Amino acid sequence: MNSLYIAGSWLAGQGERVESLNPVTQQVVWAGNGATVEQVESAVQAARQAFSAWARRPLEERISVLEAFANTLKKRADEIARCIGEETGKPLWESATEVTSMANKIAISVQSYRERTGEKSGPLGDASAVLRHKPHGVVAVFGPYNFPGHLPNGHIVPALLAGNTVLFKPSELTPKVAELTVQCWVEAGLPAGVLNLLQGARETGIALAANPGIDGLFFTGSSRTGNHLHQQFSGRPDKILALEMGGNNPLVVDEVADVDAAVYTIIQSAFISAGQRCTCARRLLVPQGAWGDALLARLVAVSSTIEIGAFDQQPTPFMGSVISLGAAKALMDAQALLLANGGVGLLEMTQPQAQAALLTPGIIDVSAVAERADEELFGPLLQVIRYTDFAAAIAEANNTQYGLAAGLLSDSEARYQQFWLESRAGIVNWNKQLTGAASTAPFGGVGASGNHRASAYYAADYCAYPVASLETPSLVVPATLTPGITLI
Ligand SMILES: NC(=O)C1=CN([C@@H]2O[C@H](COP(=O)(O)OP(=O)(O)OC[C@H]3O[C@@H](n4cnc5c(N)ncnc54)[C@H](O)[C@@H]3O)[C@@H](O)[C@H]2O)C=CC1
Ligand SMILES: O=C(O)CCC(=O)N[C@@H](CCC(=O)O)C(=O)O
Repeated sequence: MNSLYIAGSWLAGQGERVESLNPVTQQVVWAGNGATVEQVESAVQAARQAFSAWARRPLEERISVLEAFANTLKKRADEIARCIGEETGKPLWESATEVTSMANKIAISVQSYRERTGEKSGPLGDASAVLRHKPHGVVAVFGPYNFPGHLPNGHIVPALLAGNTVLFKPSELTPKVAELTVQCWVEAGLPAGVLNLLQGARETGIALAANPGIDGLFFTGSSRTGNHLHQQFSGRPDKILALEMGGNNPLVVDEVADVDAAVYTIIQSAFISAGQRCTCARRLLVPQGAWGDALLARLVAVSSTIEIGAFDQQPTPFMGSVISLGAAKALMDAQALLLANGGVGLLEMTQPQAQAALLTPGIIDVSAVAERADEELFGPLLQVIRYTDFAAAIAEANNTQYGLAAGLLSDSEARYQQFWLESRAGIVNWNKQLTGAASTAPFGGVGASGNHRASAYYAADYCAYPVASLETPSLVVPATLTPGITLI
């Protein structure tokens, strides 16, 4: 099985075995071998060799290749959506939206490149002051499993557009989506060496991150891995590191008039993608008292009717599975721990079939849990915390090391203004779900959620560095000389 794409050729990996499984049926979707340290090195060399020609290509030519890629994605959209569903368990309606986001990324990235990293010039004395941008060189892109197409694509597209060459290390849980994506780039006519695919698990990632030949690393994944990479890159200011990591996102509910609208928005925030979005609401902050009790009763009633099923089930379910049986077990264990520590199960998450990674939505009131762990539980498990007043709600919302997304459901604009000012997160929403961020906006968090290198619309910023030039076509002696210099 030729699992790697290096220097324009598909070749067999010589590293450890990688298999992806359909999380519901446990059937093997993809099998192959990962890249060894030597294969990583040969890919880095291929990317280095391809860099100069790719960076020197006129921008419009690079854009043409990107547009051809978007067309290929559109042509193969059903096949790719099906593959995303098979590998991640995401229902087809949702995988189709992921492919659409991938294709839409091209035009958005071109606009962002021109706006944020384009060229500017103006007169300065007898010269021109010119601002241009240059690509960093050879960059590594690490992807997570939850959006195996869209999120690596959000680094790869702007990186290539800026003139970098890329080493793509996808999640070992979703190798087939990565393979199809690279096939689309090949079909689009991307020159050899410009994009290289390095399948493999942690060991391949470690080898790539440690390779001295890379000029930068763009990462989307867990805070644990991101932190590790941050430490690894300490003392290396010459390398650009962009980290998009997880969150422990709060959604504060005020006493709103439309309870059903609140319930719908909470469900879209907590349970879409089976809770496997970095932007998902993890903590729901609800006022104490009768109104809050009624909201929770309605939330539990509606959540218990959510349709769950295999990615291709018809009629289509709202929620698919989590990524693996291992992830399902870890989530069930996390729920058991919350319950053992004083959590109250308002709607206990269940795993209806032992051999399928399908979980039903869980809602646990953790208000009485003495020491709540500040961790991201990446699945359909929502923790409820009851609050006394609005100030206490904001304090609790900020009671996290993370800072990706925070939201307020409230009929009061004044309360939103206060929430916006006092909450600490890269995404702050009012009466809208926390998930489904726009690619036309910057996307990134503060605290343990990122390192101030926002992605999506701002990805252009970390894909190129600014070069400021003072320029004039001929060298002349100025009319007035600086005191103390005489040209005799
Ligand atoms: N802020 C954001 O934009 C987003 C963040 N995420 C976060 O991603 C996580 C889920 O994705 P996962 O695939 O589980 O993340 P992960 O951190 O386990 O893996 C991400 C990538 O890093 C590689 N990797 C793992 N350990 C490594 C090491 N020591 N050195 C080098 N590479 C290594 C993996 O093979 C994979 O390619 C969640 O925490 C989620 O919140 C997901 C999507 C968006
Ligand atoms: O990267 C972009 O173009 C926009 C950000 C985005 O799509 N966010 C999604 C996914 C977040 C995740 O990976 O979990 C969202 O906000 O739902």
